[in-house]
Amino acid sequence: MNKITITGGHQIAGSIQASGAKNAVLPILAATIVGQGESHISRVPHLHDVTTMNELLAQMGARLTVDHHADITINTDHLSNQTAPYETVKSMRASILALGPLVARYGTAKVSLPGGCQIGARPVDLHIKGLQAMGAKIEVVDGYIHATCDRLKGNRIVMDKVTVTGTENILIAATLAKGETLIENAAIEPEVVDLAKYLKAMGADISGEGTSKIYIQGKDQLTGTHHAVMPDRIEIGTFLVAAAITGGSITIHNSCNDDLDAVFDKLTETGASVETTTDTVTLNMHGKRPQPVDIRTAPHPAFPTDMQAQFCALNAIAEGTSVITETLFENRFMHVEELNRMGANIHVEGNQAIIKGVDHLSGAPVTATDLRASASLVLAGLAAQGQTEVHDIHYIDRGYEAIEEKMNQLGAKIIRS
Ligand SMILES: CC(=O)N[C@H]1[C@@H](OP(=O)(O)OP(=O)(O)OC[C@H]2O[C@@H](n3ccc(=O)[nH]c3=O)[C@H](O)[C@@H]2O)O[C@H](CO)[C@@H](O)[C@@H]1O
Ligand SMILES: C=C(OP(=O)(O)O)C(=O)O
Repeated sequence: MNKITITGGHQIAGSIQASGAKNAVLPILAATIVGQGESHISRVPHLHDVTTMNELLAQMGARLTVDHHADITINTDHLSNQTAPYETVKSMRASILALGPLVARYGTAKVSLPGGCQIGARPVDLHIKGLQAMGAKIEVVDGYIHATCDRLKGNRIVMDKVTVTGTENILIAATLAKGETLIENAAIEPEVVDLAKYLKAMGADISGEGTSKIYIQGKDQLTGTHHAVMPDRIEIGTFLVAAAITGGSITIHNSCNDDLDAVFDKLTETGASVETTTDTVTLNMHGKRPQPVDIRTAPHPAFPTDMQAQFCALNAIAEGTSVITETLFENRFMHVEELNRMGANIHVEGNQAIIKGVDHLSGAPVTATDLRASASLVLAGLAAQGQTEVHDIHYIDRGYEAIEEKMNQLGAKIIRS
């Protein structure tokens, strides 16, 4: 079941429900480590990365149950093994999020350095520096980060770069530190805010989340609680592009529209009409071919790098030329070569992709290289003439819940084999 075949040329039409956000649920599951007693996490998306995080926590000694809605009840009171092994961190970089919570609650952590990653080098120096500034002793030995401390101490931490999981690691750790922590140049991504919401419900004292300065007054203890995970803005964006690239229409329920301004603006520029209510978004392309849109990825609220590959596919069939600039990850254009195999005319120069829109794409065998690259190939396949086979599709299950079911419900023709 590692390949999907898409018969292109079917317009997307209909409605779906957005799933919970991968990039919110992963830090939240890691953060269960700082709470005593049980936490109950609902609206958990059924994703491979969630299974991996559950396995990681279970290996450490967490008691965890997943019910038939995929909601998770978890108790991390007796973790006997504070290790995130290479095998897990290699397949899911978000395992690095165990570092801050483990050292904050258990005073010790051994977390593998993330392996060489396809989309870029992705160092974790800022995670390490932040924890060191709070008093953790950190050594990197044989590819593992070993962190120890008696109790972390609050400090002022100025992040050199805006880092999402770096901010999350420090934020979680600071909730149990002694005294105040100030994170400056913090990431303001909505998933950081959702994490803070969960931590506050556990009793943490946090203010400023969603701005570049987060203040945390450390507590002696936090208590497990209930939290419903926010919607996945990248899944929502991807399905909107699916409608746009096929000239179709879609309504997505359970949408977090305030978090999607940059994506909505670009979709509107392509010629789509985008309308919102409190928690739905409707896009209609009215059968038109997209206009080209220039894009520059940057931290929130600018255009998200996790939507870059999908817009490469959309621009590939646009009526004209566009330039996409990727500013976050140095190797995030691997989908380009595969899109070109389908007849796209895209040329990469440094961190820019110059895309000359073509009349149509043609189905071809292609290979997925990472999560959003696989999404872009599926989108291209929806619009292409003929059949597209996307190989190594397992990447897509890291971040999209039941993607072919959802797409087929909207009129796509996708088979997994
Ligand atoms: C699980 C999760 O939430 N993943 C998201 C998170 O990844 P992730 O948190 O890994 O991405 P970061 O925000 O940390 O990366 C931003 C930039 O900072 C650099 N950097 C980061 C940390 C560090 O210690 N040193 C350093 O130099 C990175 O190489 C990159 O160039 O944010 C990315 C940027 O929005 C998204 O693409 C990912 O989907
Ligand atoms: C890059 C991504 O995820 P991760 O940070 O988990 O690799 C992504 O969601 O597009």
